[in-house]
Amino acid sequence: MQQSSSRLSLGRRHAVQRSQAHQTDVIEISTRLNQAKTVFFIFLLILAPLPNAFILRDKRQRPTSFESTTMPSIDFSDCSTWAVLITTALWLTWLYTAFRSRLLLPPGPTKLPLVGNLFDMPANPWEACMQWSKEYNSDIIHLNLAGTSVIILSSFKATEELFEKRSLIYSDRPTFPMINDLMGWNFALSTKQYGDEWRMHRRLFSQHFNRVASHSFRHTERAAAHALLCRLLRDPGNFLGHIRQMAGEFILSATYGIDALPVNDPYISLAAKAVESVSNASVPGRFLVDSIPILKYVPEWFPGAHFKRIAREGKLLSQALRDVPFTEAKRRMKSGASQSCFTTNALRDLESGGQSFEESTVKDVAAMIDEERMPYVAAVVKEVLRWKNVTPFGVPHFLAVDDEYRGYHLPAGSLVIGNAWAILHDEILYPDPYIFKPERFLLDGKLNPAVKDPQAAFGFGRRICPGRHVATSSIWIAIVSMLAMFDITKEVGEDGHTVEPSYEYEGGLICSPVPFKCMITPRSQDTANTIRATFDENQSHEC
Ligand code: HEM
Repeated sequence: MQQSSSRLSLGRRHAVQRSQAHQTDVIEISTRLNQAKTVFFIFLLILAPLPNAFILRDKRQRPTSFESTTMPSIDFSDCSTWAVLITTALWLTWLYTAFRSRLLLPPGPTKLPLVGNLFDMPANPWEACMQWSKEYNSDIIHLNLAGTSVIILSSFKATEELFEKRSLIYSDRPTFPMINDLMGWNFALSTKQYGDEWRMHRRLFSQHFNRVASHSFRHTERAAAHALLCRLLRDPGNFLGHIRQMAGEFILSATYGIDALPVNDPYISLAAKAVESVSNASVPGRFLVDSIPILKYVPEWFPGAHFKRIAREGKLLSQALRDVPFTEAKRRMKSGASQSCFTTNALRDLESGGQSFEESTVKDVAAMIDEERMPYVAAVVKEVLRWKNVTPFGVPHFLAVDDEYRGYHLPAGSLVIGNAWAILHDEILYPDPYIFKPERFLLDGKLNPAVKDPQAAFGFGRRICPGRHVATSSIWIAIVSMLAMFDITKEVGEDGHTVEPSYEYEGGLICSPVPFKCMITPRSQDTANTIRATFDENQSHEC
């Protein structure tokens, strides 16, 4: 134990030394660059007369006297003199810029020629990036994925300063051929730049899913939670499937006004498959075609071109996901059989000039989540969002123009990733970050305002998830219902010993737990009866 802690502190000392060395390097490099700038301009001045020495003069222009042959004069009226001057100046400027940007990039692992860090990226890049951040003692690191510049931010401070304070240049999305092919139509992933079209979509979305408006979905959330309790009662072993079904039911009903089938719902299966393919394609470095776009012209049969098949199949799925439920919602709306939902409300809004929904929803403020009355549940929700966050690498942003931050050069065209995993596992903000401990958010039985809210789970800046209010309230309702009705404990094996869950998770852009077992039993016969009665009251079929 002592040995391991001394090894740890030795490691930390090395990391600090490395970082101090890096900081010194940066200062030294900046000084050298300033000197280089001066030398560069002096060099340009001295260079001016040189071209004349190389330019052959017309015989008629040859000097006639001895003096003028020893002291060649510059003929600025000569086009070739200007051509040489301008070319040299451009060349030197390019050289200076390239030299400067290479030297002042944030620290990061050694880059190989051409491929850069492509082969350094493991299956869970957020963990590796967090480790590099620690090694270089820097919350901003730089990677190169076969020519694509990638900047990873691993602290609240850095994400706030860049994504929030400089949001104008940090809010685009990168152009990934794979994603573009799969879900280019989706405004969350669209490669269309942060502009009017994005603003229009975002405004429409926020109008219906903002903190107040999202209360109109409370009834739908409750119905989905009741169905979850009923399924847990009937078949507790399949709890992961039931939770997925609950999320699907809620989204389908809130967005399209469609009631899902209790099992094997075709819309939910379609969404699960489409999201899986997009999630896998969205991790930077997973597909070479994202760094070398010309590869998209390689035929599907070509060895190693399996990404073409993934893109083709994923595209079909994602188009079906976009069109099938939307067409059904419109059909129901036309036939007068539609329920109130995002799609029909937004369509009616468009028809009525855009005011109706906003006015009708700003009323249910009293039903806001009661964090004061149930602080422990609020703390559990925060810890659930923090502990094994669903989108550990967030969704990449794109830097529109060259920028400078803490003396580092951040090149235009870089992917900028807020490493939510690293931020939410920062041991200073959340001591013992790998332990599930809701109490960390509490002080004297109340929510402790000094503990940072795990908002990084929902992304950053102007692109922050607009569905976060509805997501948080449905998680809250599900958790409070489950805790009230069931005892949830670890699995007990045949030998009578407790089976520890693996706590592993899988996925890409979106992660979920690797299936594990646990025991879910109703707290009493009364609670079981209440679950059945509540469900039967509200549903057309029995629990
Ligand atoms: C626990 C559940 C959820 C998590 C962890 C989550 C997380 C995220 C993250 C990390 C982003 C990217 C933010 C960025 O670029 O910095 C995002 C974007 C987005 N999310 Fe969510 N989300 C959740 C639920 C939802 C729900 C329920 C909805 C819809 C009602 C939704 C709709 C969106 C949309 C439309 C965007 C794109 C915003 C844009 O690009 O401007 N999310 N989400």
